[in-house]
This record gives sequence, structure tokens and C-alpha cells, in this order.
Amino acid sequence: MLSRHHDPIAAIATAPGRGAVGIVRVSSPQDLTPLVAAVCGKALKAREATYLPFRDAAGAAIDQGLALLFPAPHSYTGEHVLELQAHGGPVVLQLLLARCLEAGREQGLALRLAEPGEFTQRAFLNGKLDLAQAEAVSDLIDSSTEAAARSASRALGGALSGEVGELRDALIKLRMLVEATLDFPEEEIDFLQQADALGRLSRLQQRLDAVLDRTRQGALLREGIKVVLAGQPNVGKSSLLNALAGAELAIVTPIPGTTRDKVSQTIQIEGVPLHISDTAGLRDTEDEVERIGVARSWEAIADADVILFLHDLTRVGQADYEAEDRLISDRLANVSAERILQVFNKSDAPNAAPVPEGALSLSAKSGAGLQALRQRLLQQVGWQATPEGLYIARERHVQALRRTREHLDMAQAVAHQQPPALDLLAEELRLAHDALGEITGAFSADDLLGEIFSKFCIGK
Ligand SMILES: Nc1nc2c(c(=O)[nH]1)N(C=O)[C@@H](CNc1ccc(C(=O)N[C@@H](CCC(=O)O)C(=O)O)cc1)CN2
Ligand SMILES: Nc1nc2c(ncn2[C@@H]2O[C@H](COP(=O)(O)OP(=O)(O)OP(=O)(O)O)[C@@H](O)[C@H]2O)c(=O)[nH]1
Ligand SMILES: [Mg+2]
Repeated sequence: MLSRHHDPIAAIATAPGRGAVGIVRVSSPQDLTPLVAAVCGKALKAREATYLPFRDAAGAAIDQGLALLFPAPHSYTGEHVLELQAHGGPVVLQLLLARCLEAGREQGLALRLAEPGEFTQRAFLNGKLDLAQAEAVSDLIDSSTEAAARSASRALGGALSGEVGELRDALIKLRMLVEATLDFPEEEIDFLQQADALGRLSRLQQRLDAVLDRTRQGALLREGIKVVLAGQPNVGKSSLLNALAGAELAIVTPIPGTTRDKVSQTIQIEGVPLHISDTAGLRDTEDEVERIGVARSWEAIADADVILFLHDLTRVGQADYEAEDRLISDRLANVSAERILQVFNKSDAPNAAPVPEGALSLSAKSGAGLQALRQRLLQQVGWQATPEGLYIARERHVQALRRTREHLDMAQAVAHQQPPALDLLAEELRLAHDALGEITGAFSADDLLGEIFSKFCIGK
């Protein structure tokens, strides 16, 4: 395993398909001069683009392009990096890549194809990027909105890492105080009081909460919100999906039981991705196909961040309709109430019943109330509309900060015991430190790294 991290690697760095320019990239801890000589036919000056023919084994030109050599450690990966910038045709680039692998073998280099994310993993292992920055590289490439791209770029620039670093420094100071007190038991309580250890701990908790808040926003921007449209047949779920998406995605008819398959679409509200699913109307049915659809609806409900429980104002108050709604409510009882939003549809209908106090009402048909629904959805997941200065983050970071917070809370509790158990206090602070370290990868398991980098595209 370890040696894999030291193999020279090669890949096409540009997107598959045709392009103006395409790049084959090689990264190697060993000197690349022999490979350069074989493929480029001459030596390259460091970090200087040189126009030349790339040669096959027989010396014939595969293409004419720019070659760039970044000697270690001044490169993206921190290793020796060679870039061959050729014309961006898929066949040319495959030939060039194959030629590099072949020339590597001739020159006794164990050059192999790079795995997804392996260049960036090397950058991480060689200290060019921390783990949060490496993740931001992938998030930048995968960004689907401008807000996400700008935030990913800020994270790549070290915005999250910087905030985590400040927390870590404050935590280290506190740990030093406590550990020193442990080492000199005679002076114990005084020492901690003099240095205002408790005050430091409280301030650290406050700062952590602020970072946690921003990180949660950043994670929302990356992961988005899973919203499911649920309710009885014919209440207008598919109509609402179409209205929110601004396209006729799902079939709408006056026939109850129209939707069977789950129809999903991602839209965005203020840059926050919203993954909406329209599902089969919830009811008992003899129809085999519809029953499967209803079962899927319940699965989607279990999986959603927010459930829009849709009601039909033209039927509210009717005994059979209300009885069906109660059946659904009963079954939703084991879903936490914060995840459920009650929404009353068809407010435009002449026979619409009055809307219950404080409830959301809208018309999927006319669009009335849709804007309020969008705002309510953002509010529901705690989005504060301040994308400026925001950095992209992942659920993993949020979890690590939450664990840090839990250990600081425990530390706080221990510190208030009379007399405080200093060894327990020290232990909780150490655990808080470890949890924080997972974010930047100061402290991270191999399988976590594997999981993160395997999601990258090839050549990155
Ligand atoms: N052609 C090309 N464009 C690219 C990349 C690349 O690898 N090749 N990148 C990669 O994906 C990104 C840029 N990332 C890079 C990061 C560091 C270094 C580098 O040479 N770092 C040195 C020197 C720094 C300096 O002069 O300030 C170093 O860290 O020591 C190069 C590219 C985006 N554009
Ligand atoms: N007046 C009015 N009619 C609506 C509104 N929304 C939906 N409808 C009508 O209600 C009927 C059912 O709409 P759908 O969107 O298919 O309802 P659904 O909840 O997806 O139904 P199933 O797929 O059967 O579960 C259709 O005839 C729609 O035109 C609305 O806001 N106002
Ligand atoms: Mg439907």
C-alpha cells in the first residue's frame, strides 16, 4: 500500500472528448529526466513551456505540443510533474499516454495509470493541500451553481482550514494549561484559575459554534436538501413539482393514482440545490403497480430532509378525505415533526376551504404562494442567505465539528465538578482535538482517505 503512494503515475488530465487542448500529466517521486529525454527528445528548463514534437518509440512525432516540467517539490503534487499539452483529441491523448507508459518501462520507471484523485491525494500526502482543501478541489470541479463554485474556491484557498486552524490553536493552548496543571498537582486549581481556563473553554465553545454554523451552511450548499412531495392522490403533488421545476416533468391528470414511479429533479433556490421527488399518492389500493409506487413513496419519505405533506383545499373538511389524511398523519407520527411541512394546495379554486391558521397555502396552478414556499424551505433547513464569504463544506466536516463540540461540552461539565477531575478534563480536550484534526486530515484513517479520493475524476 505504502509503495503505491510512491509509484510514478500518469493520466489524461483533461475531460474526455474533443477539446482545443488536452493534457497528459505524469507525477513521480523519481527524477523524470530520462522520460523527458525519451518523449520530448531533449531536456526541459524548469517550469518553462517548450514547443516540441512528442515522439513515439521509433522517433516519429505523435503530435506537436507544449511540454512543461515542474521539478519537485514545486508542483501541484509536490513531486516531479511533467505535463504534455497536446491537441485535445481523444485518440492523440491516448497515444501520448500509452507512449509515456511505454517510455517509462524502457527507462526503468514503474510508471502506471493514476487512480481517480491520485494526483490530489499526493498533493495532500506531500503537504501541498490539507484534506479539506483537497475535498474542495473536487467540489470546485463538481460545482453546479455559481455560489457553489465561489464557495469551493474559498475552501480551496483555505477558508475552512483557516478557521479550523484557529480553533485548534486555542484548543492546544488550553490543553497545555491543563496538562501542565496535571504535571504540577500542588498548584492545581490556582493555576487553572489564574490562566482563566474556564473562560478560555467557554470562548472556544462559542467560536466553535460560529464555525459550525458556517460549515453547516457550506454543507447545505454542497449537499442540498432532499424534499419529498407526499399526500393523498390528486392533491396536486405532480403539479407542484412541475411548478417548482418550471417544466412539465410529471404527468398531471384529474385521475387519482396517476403517478406511480418516483419522479425526481434538482432545482436550486438561491444557489442551494433542492432535490425534489414527486411520489405516488398515498392510499390503500388493489392495483399491484400502484401499491409498489406507494411503498416507494414511504421509502422516499423516510429518506427526505423535508416532507411537504400536501392537502387539497377543495376537499378539506370532507369526512372521507379527512379520514384518509388522518391515516397518513398516523403513519407519519414516527417521523420527526420538524421534517414535515403542511402545505394546502389549490388556493385558486372557487370552492377552496379557508386555510388553517398559520399554514402554508398555495396554488400549483396559478403559482400563488410558491415564493413563500421556497423561502419556508430554506428557513426549514436553517439557510441564512449570506453566500458572501461562505466556504463549501461537507457533512463529514459538520459531523467532526459536532463531535468536537460534544467533547468540549463534556470538558465543561467535568471542569465544573468539585473538585474537577483534571485527568478527565485533559482526556476530553484531547478527544476534541482529535475530532477537529479529522477535518484537515491531521488525524484521519486510511479508509477515509480512500473513500474521499475515489470520488474524484481520473487525472485529478
Ligand atoms: N496546466 C495546469 N493547469 C492547472 C493545474 C495543473 O496541474 N496544470 N492545476 C492543478 O490541478 C490547477 C493549479 N494548481 C497548481 C497548484 C500548484 C502548482 C505549483 O507549481 N506549485 C508550486 C509553485 C508555487 C508558486 O510558484 O507559487 C509549489 O507549490 O511549490 C501548480 C498548479 C489548475 N490549473
Ligand atoms: N384548481 C387547481 N387544480 C389543481 C391544482 N394543482 C393541481 N390541480 C389539479 O388536480 C388534479 C390532480 O393533480 P396532480 O398534480 O396530478 O395530483 P397528484 O397529487 O400528483 O396525484 P397522484 O399522482 O394521483 O397522486 C389535476 O386535475 C390538476 O390539474 C391547483 O393548484 N389548483
Ligand atoms: Mg402525481
